[in-house]
Amino acid sequence: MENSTYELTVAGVTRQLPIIQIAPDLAIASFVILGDCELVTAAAPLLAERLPEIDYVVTAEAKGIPLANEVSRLLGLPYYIVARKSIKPYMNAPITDEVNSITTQKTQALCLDGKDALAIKGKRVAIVDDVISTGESLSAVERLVEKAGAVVAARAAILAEGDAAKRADILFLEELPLFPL
Ligand SMILES: O=P(O)(O)OC[C@H]1O[C@H](OP(=O)(O)OP(=O)(O)O)[C@H](O)[C@@H]1O
Ligand SMILES: Nc1ncnc2[nH]cnc12
Repeated sequence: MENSTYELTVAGVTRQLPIIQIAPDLAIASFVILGDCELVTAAAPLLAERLPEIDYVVTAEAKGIPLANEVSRLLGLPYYIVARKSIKPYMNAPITDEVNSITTQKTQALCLDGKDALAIKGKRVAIVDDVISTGESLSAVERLVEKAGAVVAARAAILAEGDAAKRADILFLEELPLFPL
Protein backbone atom coordinates (compact mmCIF):
# COMPACT_ATOMS: atom_id res chain seq x y z
CA MET A 1 0.00 0.00 0.00
CA GLU A 2 2.86 2.33 0.87
CA ASN A 3 3.87 4.46 -2.13
CA SER A 4 0.99 3.21 -4.30
CA THR A 5 -1.12 5.73 -6.14
CA TYR A 6 -4.38 5.96 -8.07
CA GLU A 7 -4.42 7.97 -11.27
CA LEU A 8 -7.40 10.33 -11.40
CA THR A 9 -8.35 12.43 -14.39
CA VAL A 10 -11.09 14.97 -13.79
CA ALA A 11 -12.00 17.99 -15.92
CA GLY A 12 -8.97 17.20 -18.09
CA VAL A 13 -6.57 17.37 -15.13
CA THR A 14 -4.63 14.27 -14.06
CA ARG A 15 -3.37 13.63 -10.55
CA GLN A 16 -1.61 10.68 -8.91
CA LEU A 17 -3.50 10.28 -5.62
CA PRO A 18 -1.59 8.56 -2.81
CA ILE A 19 -3.42 5.52 -1.48
CA ILE A 20 -3.63 5.86 2.30
CA GLN A 21 -4.87 3.37 4.87
CA ILE A 22 -7.51 5.03 7.06
CA ALA A 23 -8.88 2.01 8.93
CA PRO A 24 -7.74 -1.58 9.55
CA ASP A 25 -9.76 -2.73 6.54
CA LEU A 26 -9.88 0.35 4.29
CA ALA A 27 -7.65 2.62 2.24
CA ILE A 28 -8.64 5.68 0.21
CA ALA A 29 -7.07 7.56 -2.66
CA SER A 30 -6.27 10.83 -0.95
CA PHE A 31 -7.94 13.68 -2.84
CA VAL A 32 -6.92 17.10 -1.54
CA ILE A 33 -7.97 20.14 -3.54
CA LEU A 34 -6.65 22.63 -0.99
CA GLY A 35 -3.94 24.48 -2.90
CA ASP A 36 -4.77 22.79 -6.22
CA CYS A 37 -5.75 25.91 -8.11
CA GLU A 38 -5.48 24.18 -11.50
CA LEU A 39 -7.86 21.36 -10.63
CA VAL A 40 -10.40 23.59 -8.87
CA THR A 41 -10.38 26.06 -11.77
CA ALA A 42 -10.96 23.25 -14.28
CA ALA A 43 -13.67 21.43 -12.30
CA ALA A 44 -15.73 24.37 -11.02
CA PRO A 45 -17.23 25.45 -14.38
CA LEU A 46 -18.34 21.88 -15.12
CA LEU A 47 -20.29 21.81 -11.87
CA ALA A 48 -21.49 25.42 -12.06
CA GLU A 49 -23.09 24.87 -15.48
CA ARG A 50 -25.08 21.90 -14.13
CA LEU A 51 -26.49 23.65 -11.08
CA PRO A 52 -30.07 24.93 -11.04
CA GLU A 53 -30.90 28.53 -10.14
CA ILE A 54 -29.61 29.17 -6.62
CA ASP A 55 -29.05 32.06 -4.23
CA TYR A 56 -26.07 30.64 -2.30
CA VAL A 57 -23.42 27.95 -2.44
CA VAL A 58 -22.89 26.23 0.91
CA THR A 59 -19.90 24.03 1.80
CA ALA A 60 -18.28 22.41 4.83
CA GLU A 61 -14.88 23.37 6.17
CA ALA A 62 -12.23 22.61 4.97
CA LYS A 63 -11.56 21.00 1.62
CA GLY A 64 -14.76 22.21 -0.02
CA ILE A 65 -13.86 25.87 0.47
CA PRO A 66 -11.81 26.59 -2.69
CA LEU A 67 -14.43 24.87 -4.83
CA ALA A 68 -17.30 26.81 -3.24
CA ASN A 69 -15.36 30.02 -3.84
CA GLU A 70 -14.80 29.30 -7.53
CA VAL A 71 -18.33 28.02 -8.22
CA SER A 72 -19.81 31.10 -6.54
CA ARG A 73 -17.53 33.40 -8.48
CA LEU A 74 -18.52 31.76 -11.78
CA LEU A 75 -22.22 32.06 -10.95
CA GLY A 76 -21.82 35.73 -10.11
CA LEU A 77 -22.81 35.12 -6.49
CA PRO A 78 -20.89 37.53 -4.26
CA TYR A 79 -21.03 35.53 -1.02
CA TYR A 80 -20.96 31.86 -0.10
CA ILE A 81 -21.50 30.02 3.17
CA VAL A 82 -18.98 27.84 5.01
CA ALA A 83 -20.18 25.48 7.74
CA ARG A 84 -17.32 25.42 10.26
CA LYS A 85 -16.16 22.45 12.32
CA SER A 86 -15.96 24.36 15.57
CA ILE A 87 -17.79 27.27 17.13
CA LYS A 88 -15.61 30.38 16.99
CA PRO A 89 -15.77 33.20 19.56
CA TYR A 90 -16.45 35.67 16.73
CA MET A 91 -19.68 33.93 15.73
CA ASN A 92 -23.03 35.38 16.68
CA ALA A 93 -25.79 32.92 17.70
CA PRO A 94 -24.37 29.92 15.79
CA ILE A 95 -26.55 26.94 14.94
CA THR A 96 -24.90 23.54 15.29
CA ASP A 97 -25.07 19.90 14.34
CA GLU A 98 -22.59 17.02 14.30
CA VAL A 99 -20.66 15.30 11.53
CA ASN A 100 -18.75 12.05 11.05
CA SER A 101 -17.12 11.65 7.61
CA ILE A 102 -15.24 8.64 6.25
CA THR A 103 -11.97 10.30 7.28
CA THR A 104 -12.96 11.46 10.76
CA GLN A 105 -12.16 9.24 13.71
CA LYS A 106 -14.59 10.98 16.04
CA THR A 107 -17.72 13.06 15.83
CA GLN A 108 -17.06 16.71 15.01
CA ALA A 109 -19.22 19.76 15.41
CA LEU A 110 -20.56 21.50 12.34
CA CYS A 111 -21.92 25.00 12.72
CA LEU A 112 -23.23 28.03 10.89
CA ASP A 113 -22.66 31.55 12.07
CA GLY A 114 -26.03 33.10 12.93
CA LYS A 115 -25.56 35.82 10.30
CA ASP A 116 -25.08 33.14 7.62
CA ALA A 117 -28.12 31.21 8.86
CA LEU A 118 -30.13 34.42 8.57
CA ALA A 119 -28.78 35.10 5.06
CA ILE A 120 -29.97 31.74 3.68
CA LYS A 121 -33.39 31.73 5.38
CA GLY A 122 -36.00 31.10 2.68
CA LYS A 123 -33.28 30.94 -0.03
CA ARG A 124 -32.31 28.21 -2.50
CA VAL A 125 -28.87 26.75 -1.84
CA ALA A 126 -26.53 24.27 -3.53
CA ILE A 127 -24.39 22.20 -1.18
CA VAL A 128 -20.98 21.83 -2.82
CA ASP A 129 -18.05 19.71 -1.63
CA ASP A 130 -14.87 18.21 -3.05
CA VAL A 131 -15.99 14.61 -2.53
CA ILE A 132 -19.06 12.77 -1.29
CA SER A 133 -18.33 9.36 0.23
CA THR A 134 -20.54 8.05 3.05
CA GLY A 135 -22.73 11.11 2.55
CA GLU A 136 -22.52 11.93 6.27
CA SER A 137 -20.97 15.36 5.70
CA LEU A 138 -23.57 16.19 3.08
CA SER A 139 -26.40 15.11 5.40
CA ALA A 140 -25.00 17.18 8.26
CA VAL A 141 -24.75 20.31 6.08
CA GLU A 142 -28.25 19.59 4.81
CA ARG A 143 -29.63 19.38 8.36
CA LEU A 144 -27.95 22.67 9.22
CA VAL A 145 -29.24 24.58 6.23
CA GLU A 146 -32.71 23.18 6.78
CA LYS A 147 -32.57 24.33 10.42
CA ALA A 148 -31.69 27.74 9.00
CA GLY A 149 -34.81 27.62 6.82
CA ALA A 150 -33.09 27.24 3.45
CA VAL A 151 -34.18 25.00 0.57
CA VAL A 152 -31.59 22.53 -0.78
CA ALA A 153 -31.83 22.85 -4.57
CA ALA A 154 -28.74 20.76 -5.45
CA ARG A 155 -25.97 18.63 -3.99
CA ALA A 156 -22.73 18.60 -5.98
CA ALA A 157 -19.15 17.39 -5.68
CA ILE A 158 -16.15 16.89 -7.92
CA LEU A 159 -16.00 13.19 -6.98
CA ALA A 160 -18.39 10.52 -5.73
CA GLU A 161 -16.47 7.92 -3.76
CA GLY A 162 -17.51 4.28 -3.35
CA ASP A 163 -21.28 3.76 -3.18
CA ALA A 164 -21.94 7.49 -3.48
CA ALA A 165 -21.46 7.06 -7.23
CA LYS A 166 -24.77 5.13 -7.29
CA ARG A 167 -26.72 8.08 -5.85
CA ALA A 168 -29.20 9.75 -8.16
CA ASP A 169 -29.61 12.83 -5.96
CA ILE A 170 -26.09 14.24 -6.39
CA LEU A 171 -24.20 15.88 -9.25
CA PHE A 172 -20.58 14.80 -9.66
CA LEU A 173 -17.90 14.73 -12.33
CA GLU A 174 -16.06 11.46 -11.68
CA GLU A 175 -16.14 8.37 -9.50
CA LEU A 176 -13.40 7.50 -7.02
CA PRO A 177 -13.01 3.90 -5.86
CA LEU A 178 -12.47 2.80 -2.26
CA PHE A 179 -9.70 0.31 -1.54
CA PRO A 180 -10.87 -2.42 0.87
CA LEU A 181 -7.92 -4.24 2.50
O1 LIG B 1 -19.21 11.68 2.56
P1 LIG B 1 -18.29 11.71 3.72
O2 LIG B 1 -17.93 10.33 4.22
O3 LIG B 1 -18.80 12.57 4.83
O4 LIG B 1 -16.89 12.29 3.23
C1 LIG B 1 -16.79 13.49 2.52
C2 LIG B 1 -16.21 14.57 3.36
O5 LIG B 1 -14.91 14.19 3.80
C3 LIG B 1 -13.98 15.21 3.49
O6 LIG B 1 -13.83 16.10 4.53
P2 LIG B 1 -13.05 15.69 5.84
O7 LIG B 1 -14.00 15.11 6.83
O8 LIG B 1 -11.87 14.86 5.46
O9 LIG B 1 -12.60 17.06 6.43
P3 LIG B 1 -11.67 18.24 5.90
O10 LIG B 1 -12.27 18.76 4.64
O11 LIG B 1 -11.76 19.21 7.02
O12 LIG B 1 -10.30 17.70 5.68
C4 LIG B 1 -14.57 15.90 2.28
O13 LIG B 1 -14.10 17.22 2.13
C5 LIG B 1 -16.04 15.84 2.54
O14 LIG B 1 -16.49 16.97 3.27
N1 LIG C 1 -10.64 10.15 -0.94
C1 LIG C 1 -10.68 11.13 -0.04
N2 LIG C 1 -9.60 11.92 0.14
C2 LIG C 1 -9.63 12.90 1.05
N3 LIG C 1 -10.68 13.17 1.83
C3 LIG C 1 -11.77 12.41 1.67
N4 LIG C 1 -12.96 12.45 2.28
C4 LIG C 1 -13.71 11.47 1.76
N5 LIG C 1 -13.04 10.80 0.83
C5 LIG C 1 -11.82 11.38 0.74
